[in-house]
Amino acid sequence: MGKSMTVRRLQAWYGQHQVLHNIDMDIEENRVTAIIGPSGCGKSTFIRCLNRMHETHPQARVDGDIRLGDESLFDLDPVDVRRVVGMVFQKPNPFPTMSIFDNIAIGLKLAGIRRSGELRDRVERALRMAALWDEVKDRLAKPATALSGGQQQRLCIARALAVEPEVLLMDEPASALDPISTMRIEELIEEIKQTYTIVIVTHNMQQAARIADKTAFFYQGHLIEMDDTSQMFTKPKDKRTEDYITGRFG
Ligand SMILES: Nc1ncnc2c1ncn2[C@@H]1O[C@H](COP(=O)(O)OP(=O)(O)OP(=O)(O)O)[C@@H](O)[C@H]1O
Repeated sequence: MGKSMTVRRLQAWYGQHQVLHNIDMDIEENRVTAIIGPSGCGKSTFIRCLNRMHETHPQARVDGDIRLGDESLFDLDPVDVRRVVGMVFQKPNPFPTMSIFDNIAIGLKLAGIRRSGELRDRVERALRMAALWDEVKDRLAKPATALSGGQQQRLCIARALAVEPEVLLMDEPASALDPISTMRIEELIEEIKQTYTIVIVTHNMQQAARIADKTAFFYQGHLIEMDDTSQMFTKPKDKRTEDYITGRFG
C-alpha cells in the first residue's frame, strides 16, 4: 500500500535563489496528486524534494520537514528514501547498454535479490504492472534502446515499481510521448494508484483533470491552492489559479 506524505514549511534554494517558499501540503495515500503551474514555478524542484534528490544538486539547500507516513525523510538514509519514493522523468532514461531484463533486474540485485527464479518473477511482475509484458516477453535480452519511446517510458515505470516503492513521483512522464502512448501511461497510472501514492507534474491540464484526484497549483514558488481536481477546475478560489487554468497566462 502507498503511504501518505506530509510537507511542512518546505523551502528550497539553488545557491542564493529561493525557489520554494513555505510549502505545506498533505499528499494522500493511494491517490493521484497533480502539480500544475507555469514554467519555472518550482514544480520539478518540489517533487525532487520529495525523494531528497534536490539535495544532490551542488549548492542546493532545503528547509522544513517532509514526512512519509510518520517518519521524517530527513531521519532516513537518502538512498533508502529513493527506493521507497521512486521517480520517473520526462524523458525515458533506460540504462542504454543494458537489456530490457537487466534494466529492471539491476535495481532488484542492488536490493539484495540474487536467486535467478525470484529475479525472473519480480521482473515479470513489474513488466506486467507497467502493461509492457506482452510486448517484450519474447525479447527480454534485447537492448532497452530497441524499444519505442512510449515503451521505454513504461520500462522506466516498471523499473521504478520493481523495488516496490510506496510513492511514485512522475515529472511530466508523458510530455515526450505521442497521444496513444500518453493514453497508455494515463491508463497505467489509473491502475497502479490502487497500490501506490502518485505525485505527477504535468503541463497538460486536461491530463490533470483526467487522472488526478487532487490538484495543486504553484506560482512563483508558492503553493497557491490545492483541492479536489474537479473543484480546482470548476471553482478555483484564487484569481491566479483561474487565470492559469483558463489559459490567461503560463
Ligand atoms: N539546476 C538549477 N540551478 C539553478 N537554478 C535552477 C536549477 N533548476 C531550476 N532552477 C530554477 O529554479 C526555479 C524553479 O525551477 P523548476 O525546474 O523547479 O520549475 P518548473 O515549474 O518545474 O519548470 P518547468 O515547467 O519549466 O519544468 C526556476 O527559477 C529555475 O530557473
